[in-house]
Amino acid sequence: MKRPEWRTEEDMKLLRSFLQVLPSYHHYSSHLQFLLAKVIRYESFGRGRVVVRKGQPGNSFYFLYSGCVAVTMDEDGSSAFVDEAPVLLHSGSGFGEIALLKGLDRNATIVCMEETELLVVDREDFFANKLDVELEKECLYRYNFLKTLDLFSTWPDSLIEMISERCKVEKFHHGQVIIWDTKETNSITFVNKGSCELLRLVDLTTCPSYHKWLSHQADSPISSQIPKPNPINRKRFEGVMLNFHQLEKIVQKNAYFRQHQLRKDSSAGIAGGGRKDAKKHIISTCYGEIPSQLSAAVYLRINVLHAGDCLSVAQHLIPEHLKDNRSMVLVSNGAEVVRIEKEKFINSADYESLSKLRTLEKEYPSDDQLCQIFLDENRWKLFKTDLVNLIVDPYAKKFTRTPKPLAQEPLNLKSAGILDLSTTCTSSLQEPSKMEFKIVPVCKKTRQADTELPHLQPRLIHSISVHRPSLKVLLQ
Ligand SMILES: Nc1ncnc2c1ncn2[C@@H]1O[C@@H]2COP(=O)(O)O[C@H]2[C@H]1O
Repeated sequence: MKRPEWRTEEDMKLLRSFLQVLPSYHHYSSHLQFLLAKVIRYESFGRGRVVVRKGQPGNSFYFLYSGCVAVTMDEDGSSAFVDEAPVLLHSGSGFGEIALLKGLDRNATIVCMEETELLVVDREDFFANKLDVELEKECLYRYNFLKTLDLFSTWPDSLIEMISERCKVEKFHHGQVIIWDTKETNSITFVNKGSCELLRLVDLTTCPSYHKWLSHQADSPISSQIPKPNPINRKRFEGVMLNFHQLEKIVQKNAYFRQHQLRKDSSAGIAGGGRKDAKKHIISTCYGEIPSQLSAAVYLRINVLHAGDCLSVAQHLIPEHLKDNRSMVLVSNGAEVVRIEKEKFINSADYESLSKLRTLEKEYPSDDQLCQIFLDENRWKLFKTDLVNLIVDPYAKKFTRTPKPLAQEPLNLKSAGILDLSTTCTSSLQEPSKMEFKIVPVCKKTRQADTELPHLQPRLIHSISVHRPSLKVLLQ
C-alpha cells in the first residue's frame, strides 16, 4: 500500500473498493469511506505482538483487515494464549476507538493471535475526518440496546455506558456459527436483531429410546417379512430435512472436526467384510449391542433466540444438581449479537440482575428426550412423505421431468444424512457398505464429564428411513 501522501485519486478509489469487505468500514457513508481511503496506514504484526496496551494513552484507531486479535485485561496479553475462550475480534472489526473518543487510557490490551494485517487511522485524521461522530453513534447504539434489556433495568446509566464501551456489535449471516461450544464461552450473548438457533448434537447410541426403537423395528413383523433394500426409502427424505446442508457446513468448518480429520468414509467403522467378521460390525453400548452402522448422531434444535433474548451462561450461579454441562452450538439465522464478558457483567451486577440472570438459564430436554422427539418427528415425516407421494406423485409425474443425477457426485449430501435401516441392517453383516457418509467425532473429545460416552464415531444423520408397507395397500 502506498504511503498516504503519495496516493492519487485513482489509488484512493481502488483502495476504497478493497476496503468494502470490512463490515466496520462498509457501513460508513461513501464520503467518509473516501476520506478514510486517503489517510489509512497499513501495518502488520506477528502472533503475540501487542497492538494496544491497557492503561496506555491511545493515539490510533484500527480496522482489522485480516487475521485475529484477542482482547485481554492483562497488560502483556499473555492470558489470551492460556484462556479457554478469549474474547476474539476477527477480520472486519474495528477497535481502539474508546480511548480517542473519551480521552481515556486504553481500557484493554489487544494482542495478535496470528499474523495480522491492520489499517490504522491516527488521532489527527480520526478527528479531522469526523470518524469520531460515526463511532460515537455506534457506542450510543450499543448503549441504547442494553438500556432496552430488562436485565439492566436496575443498573445506573454510568455502568451501562461502561459496559457498552467494552463490547461490540457482531453481525452473522445465515448459517454462520456464533458459538461453537457453549461450554467454552465466557460471554453472555444478547440477540439484537434477527434470530439464532441453539443446536445440540445428540449421539443416538447413548439414548435408551433409540435402542428401544431399534429393537422394536427388529421385532416388527413387517421388517422381518420384507427386509429388501429399498432405494425409494432414501428418496423419501431428500430435501425434507431443514438445515442439513447448513449442519454439514458446520461440521466442515468446525476447527475441532478439522483437527480430527473429518472423513468422507466409505467403511465407517466397519472393519472388513464377510460373515466371519460379523462380530466386528457389532458395537456394545450400555444399552446392548447394535450394528456399528447404526451408530448415529443428529443435530437437534433445542431453542430459538430472537431479538431481545440472551444466551446466558450463568451455570456457576446455579446449584450443582441443576447444571447442564452439555455442549451446544449457537448458529445464526441472520443475526446481530452483542457479547458481554460474563465476568464483567457479574462484577458490575447488583443482586436483582444476578437473580434475573439465574432465571434466564433455561432447562433443556435431556438427550434421551430429544431422541424421542427426533424419532416421533421422523415417523411423522415418513408418513407425510409417503402420503404426499401417494396422492401427488401420479399426477406430478405426468407434468414434471426428473432431473438427471449429476455424474460422479462425490458425496450426495441429501442422501448422506439418511440412515436407511433396511439397507443398513441387511448389509451390515455382509459386505461393508459402499455408501459414503460423514463421521462425527462427538465422543472423541475427552473431557472428564464425557468419559462415560462410548468411544465410537457416530455417523451424522438427519433422518432414519425404515421399510414400511405401502400406504396404498393399507388404504385399499
Ligand atoms: N469486551 C470487548 N470486546 C470487544 N472489544 C473491546 C472489548 N473491550 C475493549 N475493547 C476494544 O479494545 C480497545 C482497547 O483500546 P480502547 O480503550 O481505545 O478501545 C477498546 C475497544 O475498542
